[in-house]
Amino acid sequence: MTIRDNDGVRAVVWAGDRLRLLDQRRLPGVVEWIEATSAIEVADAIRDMVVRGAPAIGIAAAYGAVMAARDCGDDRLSLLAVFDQLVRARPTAVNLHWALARQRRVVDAAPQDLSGALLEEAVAIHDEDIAANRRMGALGGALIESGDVLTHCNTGSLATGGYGTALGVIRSAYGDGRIGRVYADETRPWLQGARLTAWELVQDGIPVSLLCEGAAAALLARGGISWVVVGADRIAANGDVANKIGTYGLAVLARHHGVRFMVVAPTSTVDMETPDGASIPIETRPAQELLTLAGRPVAAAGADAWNPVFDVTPAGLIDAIVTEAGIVEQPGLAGMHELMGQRA
Ligand SMILES: CSC[C@H]1O[C@H](OP(=O)(O)O)[C@H](O)[C@@H]1O
Repeated sequence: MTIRDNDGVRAVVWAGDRLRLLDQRRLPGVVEWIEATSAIEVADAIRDMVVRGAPAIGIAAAYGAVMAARDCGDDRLSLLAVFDQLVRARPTAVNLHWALARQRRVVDAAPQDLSGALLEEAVAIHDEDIAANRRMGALGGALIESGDVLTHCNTGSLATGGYGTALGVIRSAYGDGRIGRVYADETRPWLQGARLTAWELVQDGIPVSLLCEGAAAALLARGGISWVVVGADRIAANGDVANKIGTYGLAVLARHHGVRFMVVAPTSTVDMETPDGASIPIETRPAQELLTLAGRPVAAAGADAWNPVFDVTPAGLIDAIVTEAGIVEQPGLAGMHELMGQRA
């Protein structure tokens, strides 16, 4: 049973004393919820990609902090150690750091009811994310005049608090009649595009065609794609963007074929402390995730794998970064500082 509302299928639901997580490893064939009853279980769920997507894992960690406070009581050292385990669950998405920094400020304020104050902050983080996605949908959707679009990985309600980032722009533009069809990269090895994005778009009644990443060049060469629209896991101060592996190649192809390239991410994904893309930690996941498909080997026994799950797209290949605070065209150092300064 899925839980859906106007913002799409919910991936993260607070249930009073535990966090219910839609197990995204099982979608689309099996709809199954995991109940995380402690912060460590939330950290495990993030690391094991039960829940994934930069904003969604930040939101899950924010709720995990609530359970950490409940379980650690007055032991502040233990509490902060658990916070650190949540932050370290996955290295690339800055949203984990951002969400736990907000919860740390709540702890430092030493409220009478710490768990209650942390829950209030977690709910605020969740609600703000949905509002940001709706705002980005409107801002980014207006950039798309017509045609079809290509997207990568999953950036929908499953990757966020609801509605989605790049998929939120696509939802808004489609609703305004600006998009005919969405082309979705299957996004090996975890298949977020095939298993999650196609599932979300089919449920919304938005025409979607799946493609293997290797077909993206031919698709862009064929014509008809007006924008490549993707999400982000961390945007550095100079506008370089870390996103799902394969994004950088799409940006090179888009520039070669004169197709515009849009990155959509809330300001919670912008990290002004990281100067450039070379400074962003890139997560490498177990070789088995690449050597198997649905649990079955796809490579000869004995073969190893190189499995970085993110790459960095230089700001110079990006035509627009869309955030809830505004759009940075041809993003560069000045643009990002101006944008974030606006937000402060
Ligand atoms: C809306 S952020 C989604 C972002 O997260 C994905 O990575 P993962 O599925 O490994 O968490 C991918 O980079 C998406 O663009």
